[in-house]
Amino acid sequence: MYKKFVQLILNNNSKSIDQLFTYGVPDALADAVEIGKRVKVNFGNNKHMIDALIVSIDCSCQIPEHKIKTIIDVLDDVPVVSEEMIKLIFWIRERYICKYSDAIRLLIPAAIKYEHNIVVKAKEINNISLSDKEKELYNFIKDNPLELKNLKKHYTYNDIFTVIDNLKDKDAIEIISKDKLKGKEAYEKYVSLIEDKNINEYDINKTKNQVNVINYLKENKLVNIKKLSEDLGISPSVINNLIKKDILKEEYILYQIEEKNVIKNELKLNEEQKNACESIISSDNKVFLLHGVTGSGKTEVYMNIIEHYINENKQSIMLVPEISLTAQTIDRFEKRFGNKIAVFHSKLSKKEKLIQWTKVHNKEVDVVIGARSAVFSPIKDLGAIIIDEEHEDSYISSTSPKYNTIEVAIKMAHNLNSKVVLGSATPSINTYYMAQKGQIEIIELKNRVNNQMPDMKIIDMSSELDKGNNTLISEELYESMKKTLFNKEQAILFLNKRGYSGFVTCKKCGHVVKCDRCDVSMTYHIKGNMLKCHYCGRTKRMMYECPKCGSKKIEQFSAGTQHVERLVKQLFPNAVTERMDVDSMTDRDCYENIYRRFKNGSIDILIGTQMLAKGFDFPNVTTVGVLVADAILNLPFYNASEKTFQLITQVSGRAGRGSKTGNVFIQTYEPNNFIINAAKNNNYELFINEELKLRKEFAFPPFINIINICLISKNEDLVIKTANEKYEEIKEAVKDMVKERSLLLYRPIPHSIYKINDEYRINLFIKASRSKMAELKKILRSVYMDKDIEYIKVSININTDTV
Ligand SMILES: Nc1ncnc2c1ncn2[C@@H]1O[C@H](COP(=O)(O)OP(=O)(O)OP(=O)(O)O)[C@@H](O)[C@H]1O
Ligand SMILES: [Zn+2]
Ligand SMILES: [Zn+2]
Repeated sequence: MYKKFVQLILNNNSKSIDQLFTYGVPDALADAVEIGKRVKVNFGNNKHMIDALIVSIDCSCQIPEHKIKTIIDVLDDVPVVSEEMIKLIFWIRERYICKYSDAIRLLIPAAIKYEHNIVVKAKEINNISLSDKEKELYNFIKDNPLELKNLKKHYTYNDIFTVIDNLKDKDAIEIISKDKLKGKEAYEKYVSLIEDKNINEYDINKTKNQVNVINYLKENKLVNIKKLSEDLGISPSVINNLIKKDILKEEYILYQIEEKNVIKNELKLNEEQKNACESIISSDNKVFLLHGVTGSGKTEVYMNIIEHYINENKQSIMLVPEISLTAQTIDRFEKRFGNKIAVFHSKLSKKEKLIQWTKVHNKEVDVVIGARSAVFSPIKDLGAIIIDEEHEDSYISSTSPKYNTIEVAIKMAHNLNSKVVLGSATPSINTYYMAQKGQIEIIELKNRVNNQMPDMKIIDMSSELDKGNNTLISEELYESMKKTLFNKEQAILFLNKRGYSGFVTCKKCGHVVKCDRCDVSMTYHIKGNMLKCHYCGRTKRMMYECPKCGSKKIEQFSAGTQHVERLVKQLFPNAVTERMDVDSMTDRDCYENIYRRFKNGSIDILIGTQMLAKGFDFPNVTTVGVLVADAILNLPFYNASEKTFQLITQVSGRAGRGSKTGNVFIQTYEPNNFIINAAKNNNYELFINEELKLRKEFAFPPFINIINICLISKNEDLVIKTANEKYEEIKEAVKDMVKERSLLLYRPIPHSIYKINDEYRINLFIKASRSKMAELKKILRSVYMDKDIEYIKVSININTDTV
């Protein structure tokens, strides 16, 4: 009879066990079980040890008791996942159509997973009769006390477990289970003298080294064992011997990161900043959009809010796009919060990640700074989650489960009764739409801290062409750069690399070929020499004459940063020019290096891609050039206008942040383009309302959901065949929704990069009205969980703002 039952999520990736399991709790463990702790259980053939997470505890159970297995051990002293975060696991599994184990992986770092080592040892046997097989195995074990997993390699009978069981029943062997709780790496061993002992009286023959250790510890009390052996030049065995003799005691202390010597500083907030902080803190609402123009001092607002919650003894999470997680952000936070911060980014080693995780879990820090995954930090008393540059795509996970950090943060705010602040100069359409509907409170910072916005100018590149300048740098931009360099100031040139090939444009009138049905630019495909729409799959023949002006100068657009770099070096041979793009930035250090050198003035001109637009604060930048604004505008995505507006505004926002006025030049073949003009005039509202109208008209988010099912496999024929089968299957399942026009299912089309890493990708797009999502998700889950296609990876991307 069990008095307690636990429901468990087993730590295993297999689709077939993606469900909750009920286990019985033996009385001996009844006090130890707690929601959020991990336990060890047998699974399957009873020999398979697996760890599992307790998600609920009950006093009764529907299942007949004899069918219930017992938990073997409780692995954690304290819960590793809080009850609230367990709720989040369930939510993520539903929301993003994934397995429990996928959701858990987000919350528990790999480094604190358990390892089970089961060692089988032979006992002395007298007069026990063993079968031949048993004898063979016994003799084998006797010579080789082995971990079970190795034993399996050496001893290949299928019934090895039965034989082991028999041997155990006959008391011929013992099974020792050694659990290795990974996670100890976050701690370092320290030693101190056991105080209540008079060491001099100790009756041992102390070696000279031992005496040295004792004297050292008399002076220094508690010392890191590594430091001790280094300082005294002795081997750790000397210390270990003293521990064994009960003269020293050991202690594990969380790995310390040295505190940097920082001068704490705090700026006096201006009126707007102060009001913003007060509104956010005092409001009853939970979710806020801090819409503040570039250079309006949003970071100070964030830090003040965090400070407020520190005073309430709460921790906060500060999220930034991965790429801006550089010295700049960390420096600023260190100056304010000293070493009470934890930092997470993708370049941390497993051990470093674990140290940071443990620090947060033990509540040793006040602030967690990190890229999107830091939203899952093990915080108990959450004050606020702040998401800076909330419009950035990097807040949507690129790997499965493809969670949207903003949605997760909002969910957490509701579960944990905390706040979410989404900050941006160019809020995403989804966020803004939610704000319009009253789900998010808007707080505005309308002015820059220095009270001057940069001077923005649109340059018509086709008239440059008429003037005989067919380079990528207009005369006016050139003149401005010259002046900037003369004044010992700095310039930034921006080029959108991603958009430099694919779309087809007329060099004379700027016309771009678009899909009639989707209003997105079509992409050139060499195969078949045709243009293709990435949404509906519609194709057109490649054209050689502009359908608008008849010019024959219609061609694939192309220009790269390297090309621009060469040009700039020709034009300004004496200036120090550097390039910052995905190709030149092979690692974080590279990026950091350029950042530092630009900051301290050793670089005059910086050329780069969107990397440059991420919240950089360089006060000495006075000229900014957006070389080909159209390139972004014509990306084959439905949100190309949004991205264009954001990028132009963000890049421009790098100019004139200090005491000097900034000059921004937006070069384009479409000088009258609405979006480019709205960006130039800093008119976010005008842009967004216009864009919302179009999204509604062409049925794009936030008005509907776009679901993308991507099927991935190394086997091309198989992935095509499966995609077609799934298409037919879904088509049948949604036929009523299609009939009532609340859903559109598109034929499978190849991913825009069809083959990555030898894997072929096929997309299935669905557009669905929001009211159908619940129903549709059931269908999607059955596609995802289909075991027949387990050999094909399926990733499902839901593009929505629904919370
Ligand atoms: N109250 C203040 N007094 C003086 N300087 C301030 C104040 N608030 C912010 N600043 C300074 O103004 C500059 C711009 O601030 P910050 O980088 O926070 O702007 P931002 O709103 O995040 O801009 P962006 O959206 O472009 O990243 C920084 O150098 C910051 O130190
Ligand atoms: Zn034309
Ligand atoms: Zn189309």
